[in-house]
Amino acid sequence: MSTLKRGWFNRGSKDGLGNEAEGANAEDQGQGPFASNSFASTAHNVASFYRVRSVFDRRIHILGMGSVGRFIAHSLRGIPNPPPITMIFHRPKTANEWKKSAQKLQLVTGDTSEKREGYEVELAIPRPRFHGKEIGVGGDSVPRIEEQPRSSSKTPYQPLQGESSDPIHSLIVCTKTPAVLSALSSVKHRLHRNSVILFLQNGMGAVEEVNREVFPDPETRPYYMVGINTHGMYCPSDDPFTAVHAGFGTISLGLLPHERERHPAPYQPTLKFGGDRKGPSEPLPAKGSIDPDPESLAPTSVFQDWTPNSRYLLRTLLRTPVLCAAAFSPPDLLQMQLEKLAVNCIINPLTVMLDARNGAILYNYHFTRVIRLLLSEISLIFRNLPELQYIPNVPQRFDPGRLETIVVSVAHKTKDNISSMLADVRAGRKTEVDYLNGWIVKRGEEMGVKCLMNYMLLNMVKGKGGMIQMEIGEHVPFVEPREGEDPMGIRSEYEAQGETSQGGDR
Ligand SMILES: CC(C)(CO)C(=O)C(=O)O
Repeated sequence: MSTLKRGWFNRGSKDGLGNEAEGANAEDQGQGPFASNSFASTAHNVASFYRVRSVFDRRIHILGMGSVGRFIAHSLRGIPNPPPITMIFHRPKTANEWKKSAQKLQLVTGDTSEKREGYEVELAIPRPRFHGKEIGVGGDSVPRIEEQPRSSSKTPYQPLQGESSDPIHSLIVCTKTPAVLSALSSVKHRLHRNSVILFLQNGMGAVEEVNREVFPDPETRPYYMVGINTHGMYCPSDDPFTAVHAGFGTISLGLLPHERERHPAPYQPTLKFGGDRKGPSEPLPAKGSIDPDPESLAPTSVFQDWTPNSRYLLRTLLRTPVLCAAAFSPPDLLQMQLEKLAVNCIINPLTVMLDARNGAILYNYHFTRVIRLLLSEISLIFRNLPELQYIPNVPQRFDPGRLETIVVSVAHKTKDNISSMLADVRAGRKTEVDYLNGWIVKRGEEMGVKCLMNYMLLNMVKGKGGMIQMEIGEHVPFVEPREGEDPMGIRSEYEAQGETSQGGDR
């Protein structure tokens, strides 16, 4: 029995307190926090989701106060019994500006605007990275704070001036994808094994990087949630505490399986693709090969026990109407991420190359040729991903023709947008292309497939980005930092989150 219903979300809590009774009647309607294919497992999962367990701390920290961070922070303070929110700024200058301001966040939607207050702010200075490794302050020597801090005779981690060292239980990371590692490094010592981190980035591969670089040990690794945001928003350049909600979208959420808690699948499904390959270098098997690879990961159940912090964060987001959030099981969410990836792999880099709005790629025979070639590579990679091998309907869902329909429909709906990548390139910021076309190329290499079209586009975007950075550099004289300004004087990739949106500028 399928209980899959898109767009399920709570509209307020039963007791008005927003803590334990949110969305209680969803269960009566046979819907759960996760779309699922199995009635028995769904019932178990729903029951676990709604079990009464209080959280240690209701505070939600938000890292990355660009348009997405501001939008989320503003939305969360608007619900009944709102959670305490801490906005984490990465520059002392912005933190000082906030202190001197009316301390309100403003969201502009069409002709209306609303200011909200009651925010705490903190400073966390991104740890610089060089050639992919953290350098300077912090580093691997940073001890992690336990959930319930206890006094220790060991030398405690020394936060930088103005930084907090209080534990963080629920964190939403809203930076641009290339900034995730350096931003998270600035707070990693405050996250513990029961914390939950929600990642709200475009593209794929950032979470794997975080595992490798920030939380290599699964024993102490926090829980992760992933969100796909399709709201369009941007920041007015002159106001650091305002966001413009330019296009209504949704946020699809899901909990990622944690390595500490791998449950075996309740049944052994038939392997669908790529089963008889002996290693990543061996070319893809002929279509239709179904022999399971004995070395491939055993299937795991999509159902997990909820930890108090992840359940609390998810429930809080689900009862925030303006976010239009819905929750999905990990396999469903992964497939939705891939569809969004296909869209971003086409629209974003092509609009950079054309220096034009999203609609420019439509109704043009020659661009359609290019889009089809790119999508044929993307589709081939998707259909052969080992993580999708146990999921039915993958060839149909990721058929090149179907992906083209999705791309064209998004390009049409957002035809007047400046894509987030074009906005980044124009402003001389680092783009997310490594996590879009770069991810396709990387996964292709693992399968022994050369994705030449994507490889070319990846390098064209990087080339154009470098060209513009050079042009900007030639016109901007180096100056001493002003009082309160970032002493490193680096216009870092982190800054990217300051001005552009997930869904693109308008
Ligand atoms: C869908 C699209 C292309 C809308 O602009 C987007 O997500 C982006 O710009 O990053």
